[in-house]
Amino acid sequence: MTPNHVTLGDLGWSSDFLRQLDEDELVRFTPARVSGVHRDRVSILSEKGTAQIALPGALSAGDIAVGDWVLMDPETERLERLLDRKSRIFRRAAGDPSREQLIVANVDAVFITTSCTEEFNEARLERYLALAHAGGIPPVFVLTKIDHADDPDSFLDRLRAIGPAVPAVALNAKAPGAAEALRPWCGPGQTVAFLGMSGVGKSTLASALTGLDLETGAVREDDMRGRHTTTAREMHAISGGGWLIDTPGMRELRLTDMAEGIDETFSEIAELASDCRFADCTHGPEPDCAVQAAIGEGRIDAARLERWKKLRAEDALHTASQAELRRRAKATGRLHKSAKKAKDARRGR
Ligand SMILES: Nc1nc2c(ncn2[C@@H]2O[C@H](COP(=O)(O)OP(=O)(O)OP(=O)(O)O)[C@@H](O)[C@H]2O)c(=O)[nH]1
Ligand SMILES: [Zn+2]
Repeated sequence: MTPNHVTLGDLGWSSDFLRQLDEDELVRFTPARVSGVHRDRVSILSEKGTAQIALPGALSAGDIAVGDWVLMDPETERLERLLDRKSRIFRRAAGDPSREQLIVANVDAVFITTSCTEEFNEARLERYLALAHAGGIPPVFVLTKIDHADDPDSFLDRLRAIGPAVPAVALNAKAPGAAEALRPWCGPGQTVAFLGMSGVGKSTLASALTGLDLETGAVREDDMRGRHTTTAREMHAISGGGWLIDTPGMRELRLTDMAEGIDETFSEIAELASDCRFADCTHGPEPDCAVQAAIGEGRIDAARLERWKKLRAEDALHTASQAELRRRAKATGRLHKSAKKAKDARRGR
């Protein structure tokens, strides 16, 4: 990619988006990728470079995320339409838990990063996997600090136990060439993001991939990659092609924010469950439980079943409390209305 000419393909445009346009839109509008979201406008990247455009009245900042594709009218510079996403990372909105709060959109791979240290935690990693699966993003395990461990392979074994089909890369994030190990997921048009606890090496790897000092948040705008691409504050060009999304929302994402995607994360348990005698088997004391049988035969780890149960229970609780919150909000609304009515009546309105 030359500094002054970025193609739609470089930006991640694909048939997933193209097929959403009708003939008229194909002729009239230009696709652009959202690289920053502000209160009433968005920063965009397109074949023409970077720009800022106003959000139309029908869209609020919460409806759109870094990574989104939009159509814009090149004559009026108006944002015409938001295209459907192929993947996303979301959490439940704090004020209104019935709503999904979008964090980033259209990510092709998420690097679930953990280290060969005390920080390594199966339950947490399973939650990250569930979050990736819920948003339709293929996960990749990145195991850092192999230089800290006597036996990095034992950590890789533990990763394999929780995600046998998830690719895993082990590295020293500070070693030269660390970025090379992540290259298979990066190329032109690919968008990636990091998930992981503080201190596991996300910023170190992000800096290695982009050549930017992402640890301090400083963005050098005068380097070889050119001004056009590096001015995007939350979408960083990766050397050799691709984009890294690093938004404050990604960094603030807490583990309590996630659920769903659980069955995909624990697919071996979900699959066995269909062989249990009872459709609503809790995989506890029930007779003919296929999951307990698999534990007995050593095919499934009992601790993993316990973590699955815990996550499911939390998810159920969360869903229930959301319903309760909505019920209360409604009741409060009614209360306010009737209080206002009484007040208005007293005033003779
Ligand atoms: N020896 C060694 N040190 C590492 C490795 N990865 C990260 N570090 C160091 O660990 C510290 C934390 O790394 P960061 O890259 O800042 O971690 P982070 O995940 O971005 O943390 P937050 O910015 O808090 O989210 C830094 O001092 C890194 O130099 C590694 O693989 N080996
Ligand atoms: Zn069962």
